[in-house]
Amino acid sequence: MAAEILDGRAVSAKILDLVTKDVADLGRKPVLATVLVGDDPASRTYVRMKAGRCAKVGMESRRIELPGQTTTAELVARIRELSDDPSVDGILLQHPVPHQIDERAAFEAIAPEKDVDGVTRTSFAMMAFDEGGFASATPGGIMALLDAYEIPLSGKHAVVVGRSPILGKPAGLLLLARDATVTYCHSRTTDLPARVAEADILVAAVGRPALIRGNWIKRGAVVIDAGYADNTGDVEYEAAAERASFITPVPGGVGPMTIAVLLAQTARAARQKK
Ligand SMILES: Nc1nc2c(c(=O)[nH]1)N[C@@H](CN(C=O)c1ccc(C(=O)N[C@@H](CCC(=O)O)C(=O)O)cc1)CN2
Repeated sequence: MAAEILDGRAVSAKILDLVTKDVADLGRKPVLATVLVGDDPASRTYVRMKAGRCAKVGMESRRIELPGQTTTAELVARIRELSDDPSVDGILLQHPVPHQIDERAAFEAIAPEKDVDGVTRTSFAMMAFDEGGFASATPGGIMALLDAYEIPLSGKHAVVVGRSPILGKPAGLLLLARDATVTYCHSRTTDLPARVAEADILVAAVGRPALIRGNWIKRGAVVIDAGYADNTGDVEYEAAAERASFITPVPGGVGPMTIAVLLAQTARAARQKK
């Protein structure tokens, strides 16, 4: 039997409807500052998509574009200005930044109360201790999608492939907080097919198109594909859909949820400021 599709477009549209109402109730336009360094075409597209969604829900997006040669010190200084600017509610630094920049230092220049993308150490620690900080946007979107389809997590074996600080690592911690048993896989994992085959819930978050073969998937597993490189997932979709019970498509799965969570958290930051 073919898997049921976890429809990120439909679920994100519902979230964005709620955000629109939240913004209307607030009585002013929340401001999301987006910072893009360099001219990576995919990053430019994502920032444009975020700005477009901001406009739809009644938010203002302030787009800061910096040249590809920007130094860490220059970027940190610009982000600190935004952190200190009372007219800005949320700050997003588009990942990845050019190689000469210390991305962690740049993320840490975001004031925690404006970290609507959930990338700072403070947000990570609050998430890890279940203290209600801002979730990293993609992992937050994954959890919202699982919840929208009422997929049980407690006691399930979740296998997360990937351990990046804004995707795989927080995704595993959010699943752990919901009582899943979590295994992380990464570039040094031996026998990846065997680990994937153990997953009741598989989160693929490596950015390597079709790395995970459909025939590795356990029958009835829930497959969450957070890959977005070249608009292609990390999982071999057709073959995986033959075995999974639920699966996210790429596009139309995790991607739209990422933006919905970013905007929902921007609305929350604005409310908290009020
Ligand atoms: N600071 C951040 N940088 C990056 C993040 C992030 O969460 N925070 N995630 C990714 C890219 N990303 C958001 O920035 C992102 C990727 C894909 C999508 C998306 O909706 N894709 C669509 C298809 C795209 C299209 O229609 O052209 C889909 O999946 O349906 C949204 C956000 C890396 N950087």
